[in-house]
Order: sequence, then structure tokens, then C-alpha cells
Amino acid sequence: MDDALLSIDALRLALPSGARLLDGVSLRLERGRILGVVGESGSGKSLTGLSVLGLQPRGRLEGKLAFEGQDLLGFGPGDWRRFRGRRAAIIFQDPMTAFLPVRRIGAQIAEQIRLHSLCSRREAETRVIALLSRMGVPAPREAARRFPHELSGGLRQRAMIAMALSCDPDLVIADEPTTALDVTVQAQILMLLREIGARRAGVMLITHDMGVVAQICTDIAVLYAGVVVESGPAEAVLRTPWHPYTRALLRAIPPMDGARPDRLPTIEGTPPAPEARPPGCVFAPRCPERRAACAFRPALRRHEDRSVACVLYP
Ligand SMILES: Nc1ncnc2c1ncn2[C@@H]1O[C@H](COP(=O)(O)OP(=O)(O)OP(=O)(O)O)[C@@H](O)[C@H]1O
Repeated sequence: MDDALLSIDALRLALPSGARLLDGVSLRLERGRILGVVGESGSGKSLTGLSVLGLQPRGRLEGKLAFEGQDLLGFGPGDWRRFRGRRAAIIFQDPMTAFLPVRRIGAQIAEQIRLHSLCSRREAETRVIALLSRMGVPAPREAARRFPHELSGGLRQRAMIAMALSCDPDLVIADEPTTALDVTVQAQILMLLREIGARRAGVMLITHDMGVVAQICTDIAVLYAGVVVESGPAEAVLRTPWHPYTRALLRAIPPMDGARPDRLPTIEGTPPAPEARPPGCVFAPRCPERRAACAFRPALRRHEDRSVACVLYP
């Protein structure tokens, strides 16, 4: 039995229309590790995170999705209610999506605490203040009494992280948690994520920012068109990327020192969106046959053409 905190194997998600959004995602996350899930827009990062919490769009989800060896695909509504918040929590990019706009922040976090643990209203309120304070929210008592729109973006984000951590989840999925924040607040949020990892929880950090990944991740999984094309310890993937797509992603980061190129290299061969692929077309990011022809885009004719993938027709 696989005893990883989270183990995903060949996960596929297809919409009723037949569009394949995830095409074989495989990754593992151990306790105390921070796994950076990277890839360009539309590669399936968020859907992978949402699937772990059973929040993916309606469609056919196949493969293996296990939490501490327990099969998540067999979960019923009651299992998901107990699992979400208590065992696993998600932090979104936009905290306004996590909070109800018409209820005070503190009341919403307290409700989450009371949903998963037997404690009085007063105990829950005390825990909310402690949590907000641990997240570095100044004047936490006052902040708890505010409505979401009355807090700055950075404070709202911390309040959402406080809510996500309120029941001490073993797994935290952070989906672009710092994208909308200025660099100082970004650094503080990354420190918080690092602390969560240090407390033996597992963190899945979904981002397109390789700089963030290099700063705090212990492991990396690179997604491309719904498939993990490369994964491994962060240092190894960053230092000696194996897949051409990973290499292209790293080349696209603006250099911090030395002369800047006039133009950053772009990534050729962005795969067509799943819904745009013709029926029967197989997307093969790891095609071992280097001579395989790609009929979809002229730029992708061969692997040698700096392309990162090929699309094969039956
Ligand atoms: N609810 C949905 N219904 C239909 N298609 C969807 C839905 N959610 C996402 N998709 C499609 O699935 C693919 C992967 O989306 P996903 O949001 O996981 O990408 P992502 O890698 O997180 O991108 P980004 O970095 O822009 O958030 C995209 O082609 C997207 O259009």
C-alpha cells in the first residue's frame, strides 16, 4: 500500500463533451514537503488541486487518487464533508471567493472551527484571534470583526490562510496564493507556507512562478497539457531539467543579473486546448520516438525543432 500523504496516479478528467482536461497526472506528496506544481496557463494545475478535494467540474474522473492510502475516488458526500477543511484545505488566489461578503471574517473562521471540532462559541472565537495573530494580522481582535471588503488584499489573504489552517489540515493546497500581492506580503505568505511544511503537513503549491518555486519548494511537478512531464526534487529539476518543456520554462525566467536579452525566449509548441484537439488525436509529451511527426502545428513537426511535445494521429 502507498503510504504517501497524497498519491496521484494516471489521473484523467474528461468532460461529458469528451474534452480531456487531465490526461494522466501522476505525483506524490509526503508530509513535511512542499510540492510546486508548475506549468503554463491551462495546463491543468488548478484542476489537479481541485480534484484532490472533489471539487472538479462534472465529468469522468479516472485513475488513482489516494490520501494516506485511502481511495478518494470512492468518497461519498459525507466523506468529503469530513475530509475537506479537517484533513485537507485549499487556499485560493482571490480570498473574496473564500469568504462570504456579508459576514464578518472572525465569524466565518469560527464557524469552520466549530464544524470540525466540539468546542463552544467562545473557545472558537479565542482560537480565531490566536490564528489571525499567528498569521501576522495586526490587531487581530479588530480584524476579526471586519467584513472581508474592509481588509486590505494582504490581510484578507492571511485571514483566508487562517481559515484554511483553522483545523490543522494535513494537506494544504495553495493555488496561486501570492499572485495578486505585492512582493513584501508575498514574501510573508511564502514564509507561512514554509512554516506549514515545517509542521509536518504537506503543501501543494500551484504556481506559474518559478522564482517562488525555487524559493520554497522541496519538490516540483511540471504539468503540460494535463500531463506531468517531469517531477522530482526541486534542486534536481531546477539544476538539470530533463524535459525540453521544463528547460523552456526555466529559460523564460528573466535573468536577475547580467545583460538582459531584448526579448525573452517564448515557448513554442503550446499544445492546443483539449477541446480544440481533433477526435482520436493523442497528445504525447514524452514521445520516445524522436522522429515522430506532429501534424498539429507546423512548429511542432519534430522534437528536434525545439518543440516540447508532439501530437500523434492514429
Ligand atoms: N469548469 C470547467 N469546465 C470546463 N473546462 C474547464 C473548467 N475548468 C478548467 N477547464 C479547462 O481545463 C484546462 C485546465 O484548466 P486549469 O484551470 O486547471 O489550468 P491552470 O493550469 O490552473 O491554468 P491557470 O494558471 O491559468 O490557472 C483549461 O483548458 C481550462 O479551460
